[in-house]
Amino acid sequence: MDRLLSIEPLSAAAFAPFGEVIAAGAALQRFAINGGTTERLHALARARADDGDVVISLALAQARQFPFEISMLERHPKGSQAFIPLDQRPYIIVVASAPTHQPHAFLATQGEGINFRAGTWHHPLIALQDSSQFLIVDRDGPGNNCDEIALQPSWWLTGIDAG
Ligand SMILES: NC(=O)N[C@@H](O)C(=O)O
Ligand code: NI
Repeated sequence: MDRLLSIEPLSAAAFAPFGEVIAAGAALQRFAINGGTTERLHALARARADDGDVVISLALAQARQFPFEISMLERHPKGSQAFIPLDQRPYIIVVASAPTHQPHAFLATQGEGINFRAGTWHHPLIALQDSSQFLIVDRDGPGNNCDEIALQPSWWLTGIDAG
């Protein structure tokens, strides 16, 4: 099987061209609040919703089967989209700087969330275990906010131990 994507560990630095990692280790600003009883890890990511609202939803994702074919990408031009796991289950993130460029695949295993910057080409959620729960923070509003493109030929993900 050619056109196999290697899967690298998710890191804020590697993901920076595509958006932000939502995890304590990625915090750039952290300060005490509430009389010192709480530490705020501030602005881990910025949610954007042009001409609409930022909404918070739940995703109950089923495991993808592997080898997994990356045959399309999508982007949301009018807003960002964040996925924040509500459990510690692993998932894979696939992004690309352009549909004609080889995508990057990242594996999140520590409960890290990600925020796709508006317009970032990505594959829809790739969960590795059934009933993985995520918060989704993205835009709800008028007009099209999801451009899809087919990848011909496809790329592939394999060799994942779904845990
Ligand atoms: N449509 C939706 O809520 N999710 C997709 O955009 C996705 O990236 O998984
Ligand atoms: Ni999306």
